[in-house]
Amino acid sequence: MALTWTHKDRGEIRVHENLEELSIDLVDYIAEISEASIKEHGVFCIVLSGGSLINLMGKLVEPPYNKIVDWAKWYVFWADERVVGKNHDDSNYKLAKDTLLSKVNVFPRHICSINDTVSAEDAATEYEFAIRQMVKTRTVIASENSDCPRFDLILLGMGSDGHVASLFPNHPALEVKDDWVTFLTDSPKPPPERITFTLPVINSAASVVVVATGESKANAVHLAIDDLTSLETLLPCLLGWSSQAVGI
Ligand SMILES: O=C1O[C@H](COP(=O)(O)O)[C@@H](O)[C@H](O)[C@H]1O
Repeated sequence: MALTWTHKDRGEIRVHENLEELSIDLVDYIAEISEASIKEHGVFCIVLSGGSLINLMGKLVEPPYNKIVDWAKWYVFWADERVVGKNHDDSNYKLAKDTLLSKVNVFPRHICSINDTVSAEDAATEYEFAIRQMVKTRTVIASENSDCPRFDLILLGMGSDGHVASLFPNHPALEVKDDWVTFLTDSPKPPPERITFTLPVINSAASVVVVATGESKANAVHLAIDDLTSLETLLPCLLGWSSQAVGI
């Protein structure tokens, strides 16, 4: 049974006994938001990350979820991507494809991944352009509160340094406010070249879930929950969030 409470700044916090329980809660939550979004506006725009998060979503491709989720209405995006070939083991796209997307009926044309044949800068520009087109055609809803898309659900992992997407502590990418997608060529965690959603985009989503597991992340989680003031400017996982759900 998860320990659940509402934090005054961070939204809902859920602490689970073990990975199995977390994983069931996570996929239940995804299935619930998927159904609600499709009811509300016909599609479900979900944003994935890479890393350990994807394996925790594995139950989605098993019964009952694989049968009850309306995969044809899913549009899939990434909060960040490593600028490597789509067949490279470091690719967040490959991880999601191998673990999830190749096992369910999401239309390939509904999968919005980066161009892996260009520079990080061009990949960021092209990815943002593609999303802007989808906002124009209203596949992705525009936020009413910012000049950003309002994704139905953004799923974020968190590194032990507190990074989310490819927004790392003290990195200039954290300051980018006018672009939806930015790029890095000096990521502190390899590989160095990446693209990432900026904070305004993450903060404009209808729901954001941060999933953190394992001892190496305990300190960053503790700081995120208990020590808001001293590290507010340092930990990307703290920045700007107000009303979204945070699942840990
Ligand atoms: O490099 C990345 O790391 C984070 C965290 O990964 P994890 O394996 O420690 O869970 C991930 O969320 C991000 O998408 C990825 O590019």
